[in-house]
Amino acid sequence: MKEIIIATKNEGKAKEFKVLFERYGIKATSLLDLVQELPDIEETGSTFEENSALKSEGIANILQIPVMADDSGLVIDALDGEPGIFSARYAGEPKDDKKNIVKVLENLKDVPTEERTARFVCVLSVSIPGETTIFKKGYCEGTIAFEEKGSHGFGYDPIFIPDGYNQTMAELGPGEKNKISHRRNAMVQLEDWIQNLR
Ligand SMILES: O=c1[nH]c(=O)c2ncn([C@@H]3O[C@H](COP(=O)(O)OP(=O)(O)OP(=O)(O)O)[C@@H](O)[C@H]3O)c2[nH]1
Ligand SMILES: [Mg+2]
Repeated sequence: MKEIIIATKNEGKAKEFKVLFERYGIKATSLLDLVQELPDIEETGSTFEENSALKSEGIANILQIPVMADDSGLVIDALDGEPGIFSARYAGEPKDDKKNIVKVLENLKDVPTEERTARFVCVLSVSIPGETTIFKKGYCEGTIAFEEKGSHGFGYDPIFIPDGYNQTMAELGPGEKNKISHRRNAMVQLEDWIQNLR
């Protein structure tokens, strides 16, 4: 079975990539699966693209094989795009999904439903040693709920209601999420590249 390395240490993302790549008959291996201890890449960029490239190029340079990275986050209109590229650590270090959700709900407590629009953004980058990094961007539009609901997924899934649904992403579960997510919408744009990998 063909294999792709995903430069992530996020368990939730790693799980989703395993399922998304299985459809193409490819095994997605994350940094959590490798016995080799790889350094934490500092995400010092000011865009999703810059941070994704830091991760895929950094790990591809070390391993000298093709590597994909995902830099993603939640962009909330009423908060001028926050938490954005700072989504993982919105409530500070160490990263804590629960605290991040509490901070978002607190910041939006006086904001009415129609102004709670938001989107998940995912930038995938693929770095092959000696080649120019390629980028694909996917979105998932929705609104922010008033309270958390559901137990699937990770991050902000318990407070994100995708457009066209009346349940949170965490209530919908992985089957539905993998049909509509920002990650999946970025992945489908890489289909040609994925076929060649086979
Ligand atoms: O509810 C969510 N459902 C998602 O599908 C999703 N995708 C991203 N996010 C949020 O955005 C951060 C990414 O930050 P990020 O790209 O730097 O990743 P990370 O630091 O968690 O891991 P790594 O891949 O860098 O190792 C994550 O931690 C989450 O808070 C999501 N939240
Ligand atoms: Mg990160």
